[in-house]
Amino acid sequence: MEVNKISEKINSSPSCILLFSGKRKSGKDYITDIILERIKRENAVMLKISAPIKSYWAETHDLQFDDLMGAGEYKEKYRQDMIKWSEGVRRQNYGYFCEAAVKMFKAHEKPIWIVSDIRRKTDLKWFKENYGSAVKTIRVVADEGIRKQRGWIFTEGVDDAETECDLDDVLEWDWKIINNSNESELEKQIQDILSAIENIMHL
Ligand SMILES: Nc1ncnc2c1ncn2[C@@H]1O[C@H](COP(=O)(O)OP(=O)(O)OP(=O)(O)O)[C@@H](O)[C@H]1O
Repeated sequence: MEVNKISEKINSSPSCILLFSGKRKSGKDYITDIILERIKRENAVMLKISAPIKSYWAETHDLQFDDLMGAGEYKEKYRQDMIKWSEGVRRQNYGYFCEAAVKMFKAHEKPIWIVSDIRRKTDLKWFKENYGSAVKTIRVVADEGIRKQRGWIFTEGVDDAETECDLDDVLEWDWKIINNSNESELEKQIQDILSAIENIMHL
C-alpha cells in the first residue's frame, strides 16, 4: 500500500503528454495505438476526452458504453445529443472533460500520457495551463482521398461542426504526422516522436 502511494506521488507530475488531433479518418487511433504499444506498458496511459462524456451518457440513458466508444454506427445516433449536452457543460468549465478524463484513466499513475482526441483550442489551453512544457502537440494529416478510402464520407453537421474544425486554423504543432499509408514514411515519423520521448524520460 505504502509503495503504491509513493509511486503515485513520484508520477503525479507527468513527464510527457502527447496531444493528438486530426480530421476524421486521418488515423489518430491507428497511430496512437502504435505509439502506446511501443512504450513500456508501465510508463504510458491512453486517454480519451470523449470517454467521460460517453460514460455519463451511457449511464443516464441506459446505453452501452463500449458501443458508444467504438468505431461503429451505434454512437452516430447519439452524437448530436451528446455534443449539445457536453457543450453546455464546457461553457461553464472548459476543462471539465479534460480533467474528468485524467481522473477516469488514472493518468497520474503514469509518466507518459497519450491523448488521442483533442478537438478544441480550449483542450490545448487546459493541458498547457496545467502541465506546461510536458505538453507536446501532434496533428495527424491525411489526404482527403485517403480518408475516403478509409471510410470517411463528408457529413453535414459533423464535418463542418466546431468539434471537427476548431483546430483547423492552429498552425503550430510540435509534430505534424503525414499519414497517407506510406508505411516507411509513417514509421520514420513515429520514431521521431519515440526518440523525443526517450530523451525527455532520460533528462
Ligand atoms: N497508416 C495506415 N495504414 C493502414 N491503415 C490505416 C493507416 N492509418 C489509418 N488506417 C486505418 O484507417 C481507418 C481509420 O483510422 P483511425 O480510426 O485511426 O482514424 P481516426 O482519425 O481515429 O478516425 P475518427 O476520427 O473517425 O475516429 C482504420 O481502419 C485504420 O486502421
